Amino acid sequence: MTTTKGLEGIVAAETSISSIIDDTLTYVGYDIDDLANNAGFEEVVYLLWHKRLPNATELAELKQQLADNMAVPQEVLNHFKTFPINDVHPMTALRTTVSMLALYDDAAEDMSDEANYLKAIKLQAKMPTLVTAFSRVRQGLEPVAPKADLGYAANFLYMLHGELPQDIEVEAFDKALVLHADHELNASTFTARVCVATLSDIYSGVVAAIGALKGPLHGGANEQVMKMLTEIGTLDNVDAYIKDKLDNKVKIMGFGHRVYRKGDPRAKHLREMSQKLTTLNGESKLYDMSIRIEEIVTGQKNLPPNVDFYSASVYHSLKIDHDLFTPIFAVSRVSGWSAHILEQYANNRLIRPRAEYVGPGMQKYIPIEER
Ligand SMILES: CC(=O)SCCNC(=O)CCNC(=O)[C@H](O)C(C)(C)COP(=O)(O)OP(=O)(O)OC[C@H]1O[C@@H](n2cnc3c(N)ncnc32)[C@H](O)[C@@H]1OP(=O)(O)O
Ligand SMILES: O=C([O-])CC(=O)C(=O)O
Repeated sequence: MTTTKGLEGIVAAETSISSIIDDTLTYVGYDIDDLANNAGFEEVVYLLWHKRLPNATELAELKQQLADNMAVPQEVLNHFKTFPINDVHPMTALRTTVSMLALYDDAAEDMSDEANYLKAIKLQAKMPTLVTAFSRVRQGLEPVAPKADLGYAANFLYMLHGELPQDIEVEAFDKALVLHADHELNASTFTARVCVATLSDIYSGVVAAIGALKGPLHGGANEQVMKMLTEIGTLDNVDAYIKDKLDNKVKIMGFGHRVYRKGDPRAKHLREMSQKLTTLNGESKLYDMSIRIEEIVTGQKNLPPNVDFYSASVYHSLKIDHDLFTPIFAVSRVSGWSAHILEQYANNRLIRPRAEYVGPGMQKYIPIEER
């Protein structure tokens, strides 16, 4: 047996949902650049779940189903008032409350295709409500109920801030959701597939995936990028700060990728949005600092930025708390997780690799009094 640390280069599943070939990302054969420039998030959700673009009626129907399912059981919302909300990371709260949703879903254990599809809709619809309600309650505010006539991106910002967002904010947030929706066999998606390949339910798969996304080597990097920008503070400090980290072999969050070599095609869209939004907010120093960091890290380490790097200044410009960045990633990525879970169920086999044993050889048991 040979081992490959981190499963690098191992092909562990077949999928027709998304692909990364020669640094080009596609969802069901559509280039991410094409989708980012032209498609709305709900359209992309439909694409991932049905493996084709919707017509106008199908899109309207999905939007209606999402709007109809956004409300979260009051029992789950009440729970926010029982835990130490100011000491809890929102990803921890999201992981726990997504699990709680299953308690109030009569179809939680129904493994029919229809029930699983409906559960994908429920998860997609309810996760923004959970994230925004958490954010409101910890500020001592009441959660804001979703508005049925708003789209998915607009509803998120509305429930978060309690006021209707501007068009430019909705446009940027919607595009960020499109860019984060799916990404082949990334760590959280693989986690979801491993979980449901035991024929466990979709809630379990999504809860497991949230746990995997939380880590700073994966989705958690976006929050860490903002922490770094805040720590650096000014453009003048960038060079010394980054040099110190690189000299001490400390990773710069938001750079590097297991699969991309020349660069993450999503980063340029977020860079452009970051420039626009930080300028609009009078915080263009964040963009200038980011550009300088990119110049240094790319120049010295040949590591281009990934999706997490510029999304940090984009979300900050939308006045979103920094610890909500990764939950927002989850709100988008649950579309991809669900697509992969449904694909896994459709052609399932238990995922069970082997480990190379490197421990001691055969030993004889020694009674405790002789040790
Ligand atoms: C949505 C996403 O999940 S995108 C990724 C988000 N994660 C981050 O941004 C965290 C920072 N980046 C990283 O930790 C890595 O680049 C990963 C986890 C994304 C990919 O990791 P791997 O493919 O396992 O690469 P690995 O961690 O082995 O790094 C290879 C080499 O590049 C270096 N390297 C990789 N990323 C970075 C970085 N961000 N900063 C500095 N050096 C880096 C490593 O130190 C290592 O150097 P060495 O060979 O001298 O020891
Ligand atoms: O694919 C990966 O390893 C991580 C990533 O960029 C993502 O999940 O979007």
